[in-house]
This record gives sequence, structure tokens and C-alpha cells, in this order.
Amino acid sequence: MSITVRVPAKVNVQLAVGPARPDGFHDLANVFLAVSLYDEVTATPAESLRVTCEGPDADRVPLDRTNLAARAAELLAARHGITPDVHLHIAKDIPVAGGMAGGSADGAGALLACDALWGTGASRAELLDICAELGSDVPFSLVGGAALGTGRGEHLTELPVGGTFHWVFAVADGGLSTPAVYAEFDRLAPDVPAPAVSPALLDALRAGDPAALAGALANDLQPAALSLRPSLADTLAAGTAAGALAGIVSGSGPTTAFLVKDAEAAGSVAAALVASGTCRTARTATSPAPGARVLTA
Ligand SMILES: C[C@](O)(CO)[C@H](O)COP(=O)(O)OP(=O)(O)OC[C@H]1O[C@@H](n2ccc(N)nc2=O)[C@H](O)[C@@H]1O
Ligand SMILES: Nc1ncnc2c1ncn2[C@@H]1O[C@H](COP(=O)(O)OP(=O)(O)OP(=O)(O)O)[C@@H](O)[C@H]1O
Repeated sequence: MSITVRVPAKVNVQLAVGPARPDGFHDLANVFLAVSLYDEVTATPAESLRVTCEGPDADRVPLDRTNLAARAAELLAARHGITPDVHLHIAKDIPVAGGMAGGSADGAGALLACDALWGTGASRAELLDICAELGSDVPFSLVGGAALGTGRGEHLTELPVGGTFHWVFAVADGGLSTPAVYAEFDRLAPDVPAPAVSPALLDALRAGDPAALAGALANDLQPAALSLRPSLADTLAAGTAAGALAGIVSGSGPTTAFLVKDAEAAGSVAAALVASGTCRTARTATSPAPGARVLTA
């Protein structure tokens, strides 16, 4: 028997970053929106813990115990006195190291798949607790939809969304290291206030109004990502010149996200971005998307 779980990528429509904390993390006001690009994680009983991966970026995904899917299986098994003898296969469609929480998606997906396979019956609260242990973005991968993340991003409050938003994602060559981007943020902005969520942004989400959301998009990590990868400014310029309502670096980058008015605009902006030569490829998607879901039982 196998269990397959589908998990979405995310974009941060607001990422307000506070000062570095004593534990090295930063307090955030992090407004997550799940988008319709998905990884699938399949869990199958095996002799021992094993991870495999397929997809265009599969060669950049670690297959050892550092993979967040493997770590999720180990954490759940340890809590329930089980040996994590499972084969986890990742069908990867989310850009790797792109600021779209691909590794986090696989962690949440493996957790849900192993819970179903082993019949551990973990409560939602226990699953969210394990997700937070795996990484700051992992609880949102489980929950999906739209949510405000506080603390280091792991404390979630679900948010209402009044319509469908259309996006184009420009995928860059190579990745950016999340810790390196936060370190560059500290270097560029050593004195920052406590992070606060924007009421205008919450209103735009609730109304499902793309023009209002475009005016409220904000990512405090964007200057740091641009400092480490100056060519991202060309990608942002190409997307807005092609008619996007707004462009922003997705999370810690280097993927850039463009909000567009409808599906037709998404197609033309994606084509223009590819033709501009400022990105490796462009993907279209919509939001909100559901969180981690079991597909087969
Ligand atoms: C940039 C975002 O993707 C926005 O959602 C997240 O804040 C990053 O979340 P993540 O990849 O799950 O990050 P984690 O695995 O928890 O942490 C990786 C590293 O990122 C930095 N980090 C992460 C989250 C946070 N609130 N403050 C930080 O400073 C720390 O250097 C940490 O060691
Ligand atoms: N299942 C996984 N898929 C992809 N990368 C993984 C996975 N598990 C661990 N990693 C490691 O994590 C690094 C970051 O990959 P990931 O795709 O999660 O980045 P990201 O989308 O920028 O994350 P975030 O948006 O949460 O900061 C990779 O370079 C890889 O070494």
C-alpha cells in the first residue's frame, strides 16, 4: 500500500522582518498565500528509510537524512515508538531553493503521508508541532490557503480570501540560501522596528482585489536578495514592462512573483518573461490553493 500527498508552494505577499533574535531567527509578520504549484510525496513501506526524487530539478535535492521529508518521517516515528522504514518518493514540481518553500512542502507532505501509512492518528496540533520543529515555513505548507505567520513564521492565523489571484513566477538559474539572505538583511538594515502586518493588504486579500493587493505587496528581504543577486532587478523590470500589476521577490528568492489581472495576462506575461532572457523559465499559477492533502489511500 502507498499513500500520496499533494502539497502546494507559497508566495509571501507581505514579509515584514524584525531584528535578529538571540536564537538567530527573526520575528516576522509573514502573510503566506499558497499557490497552485505542487510537489507530491508518496510513502511506501520499505526495509529502511529511503528518499528518491523525480522532476527537472531532482539532481539538486539531497536524498540523505537532511531531506526535510526524511526528517519528518524520523520525527513522527520517534514520537510514536516506530522505526521509520519507509520509501519516500518526491515528484518535485516546486522550484528548488527558490523561496517557494519546496523543501517545507515535502516535509509537511511526508509527515501527512507517514501518519496515514502508519495509522499513527496524530492530532492536527501534534502535526503542526512537528512541522514547526522541521522549519519555520513547514506549518503553512500543511495548512495552505492564506495565513498570517508570527514568531519566526510558525504561529499561524488563517486569513479570509475573497477571490482567485493569478500569478506568474519567474524561475531563476540556481538558488539563494535562506540564511545568507537573512544575514544580508541584517547587514543592510541593522536597526529595524518590530514587524507589523499591513491592514491594507489584509483588506485586499479579503476583497479578492488584485489591483489593491498589487499596491500592498511588500517583502523586507527583497533588498537583501537583490544585493546578493543584482540581476533580479532586470527580471522585475521585464515582468512589469510586460503588463504585470506588480512584481516582488518571492520570500528569500531568487524566484520573482508577478501578480496579474487574469489568466490571459498570466499567459502573456509568462511568454514575455521567457523571451526577455532574464529568467530560466516562467510558471503560471493561481491562489489560494489548498494545503497538504492525501490523494490516494
Ligand atoms: C523566507 C521565508 O521562506 C519566508 O516565508 C522563511 O522565513 C524561511 O523559512 P524556512 O526556510 O522554513 O527557514 P528555517 O529552516 O526555519 O530557517 C533557516 C534559516 O533562516 C533564517 N531565518 C528563518 C526564519 C526566520 N523567521 N528568521 C530567520 O532568521 C535563520 O538563519 C535560519 O537558520
Ligand atoms: N525535500 C527537499 N526539497 C528541496 N530541497 C530540500 C529538501 N530537503 C532539504 N532541502 C535542502 O533545502 C535547501 C532549500 O530548498 P527549498 O527548495 O526548500 O528552498 P526554498 O524554497 O528557498 O525554501 P523557503 O522558501 O522555505 O526558504 C535546498 O538547497 C536543499 O539543500
